[in-house]
Amino acid sequence: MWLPDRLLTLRNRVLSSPGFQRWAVAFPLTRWIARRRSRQLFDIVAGFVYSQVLFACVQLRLFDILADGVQSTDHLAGRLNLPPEGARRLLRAAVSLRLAEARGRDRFALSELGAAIIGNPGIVAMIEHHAMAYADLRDPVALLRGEVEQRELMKFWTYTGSEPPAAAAGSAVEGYTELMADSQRLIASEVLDAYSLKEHRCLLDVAGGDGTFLVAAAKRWPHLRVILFDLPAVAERARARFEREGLADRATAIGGDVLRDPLPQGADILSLVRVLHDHDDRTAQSFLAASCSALPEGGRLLVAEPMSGTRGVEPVGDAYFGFYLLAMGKGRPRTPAEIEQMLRDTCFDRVRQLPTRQPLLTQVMVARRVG
Ligand SMILES: CC(C)=CCC/C(C)=C/CC/C(C)=C/C=C/C(C)=C/C=C/C=C(C)/C=C/C=C(C)/C=C/C=C(C)/C=C/CC(C)(C)O
Ligand SMILES: C[S@@+](CC[C@H](N)C(=O)[O-])C[C@H]1O[C@@H](n2cnc3c(N)ncnc32)[C@H](O)[C@@H]1O
Repeated sequence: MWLPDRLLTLRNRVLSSPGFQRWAVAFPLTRWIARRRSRQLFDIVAGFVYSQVLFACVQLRLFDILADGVQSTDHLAGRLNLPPEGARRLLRAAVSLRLAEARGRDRFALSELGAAIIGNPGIVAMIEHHAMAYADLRDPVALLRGEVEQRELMKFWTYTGSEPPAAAAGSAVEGYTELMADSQRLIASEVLDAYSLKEHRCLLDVAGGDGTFLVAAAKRWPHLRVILFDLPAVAERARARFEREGLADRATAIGGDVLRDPLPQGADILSLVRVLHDHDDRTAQSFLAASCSALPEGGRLLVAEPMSGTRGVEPVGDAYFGFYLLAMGKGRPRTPAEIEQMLRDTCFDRVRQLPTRQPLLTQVMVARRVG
């Protein structure tokens, strides 16, 4: 065996010995490491319970209620429609997770995390949506073996099925389109801060949902023309959105299937926001080939989505989206290097990754269409 591998095996043998673990907790110089590791492990073990505490807070609208000011348990119990003991149990759990703040005996206030949740309706929508993900992740091994056929997330993301997605009715796309619009608000500013559209004339957002990203782009760059392409029922919603926003003179929405219909021409930059990771490699490659045919030589492609292996937020791409997409039945998070290879294999060069302010929310890559 290679020396570093032998050392690793040796380290793990020592660390897994109960005798060493007892010693490390007792010895003052290693105690803090042992405590940190136990806490890390416990948080993973208990993660589901923590999430359910948060779910209860959201269902009961605790954060909105606490936004009215510091309140006693009895008062909160009435507003939450819980018996006082239930309210106290929830509030103490919320305080321990920093979702609420204790203000003296039996009085509670909004915490920093609670305030962040209030400021981002997209987070609340995701927490509520997670009920489906939990149902699907009940048996993760069966999912990994491909043995679970009926899944909530497959029903929700109607375009992942075997039917041609362009036939979807408005009611079939409403749920996911609203969820995407709510969470897109957080992402749009990240992408627009990472890449300036000042030098571009026209942005085509492929699979752009209800247009939330393009509305943000058009508002930030008043010279910019924007075109959205998505399934007909989704594009219909985007068209109505552009009209409501007073953008109909420079924003167009076109319905179709990227895999069957030609994309509109005329844009000098094309964006794929939270699109490639939804698809297996062959389909993702077809999305890229379609993007090539819509861009002129020198046009730019912007890819924005959570990516695998992002430093500091590794579990977001690899654990969360890895398993979410597994349950959804299609796609996978890819590393920037894998995406770069796919771009080079299609028609793009000068591939760059751009830093984002909140890597947890999205990564951004830009590339140039070669001749
Ligand atoms: C001045 C004072 C008082 C303090 C100073 C300290 C300070 C600077 C505090 C910071 C306060 C602050 C501004 C906090 C901000 C917090 C924010 C912005 C938090 C954001 C959190 C975002 C979260 C938790 C996002 C979660 C997103 C999820 C779960 C997304 C899921 C997406 C899915 C499932 C997408 C599916 C699409 C598909 C199918 C994969 O294509
Ligand atoms: C995860 S959502 C992302 C929406 C938006 N870009 C955002 O980030 O909020 C994926 C989008 O791809 C669209 N889509 C899926 N398959 C498609 C296809 N074959 N042709 C056109 N759009 C498609 C869906 O309708 C949906 O709006």
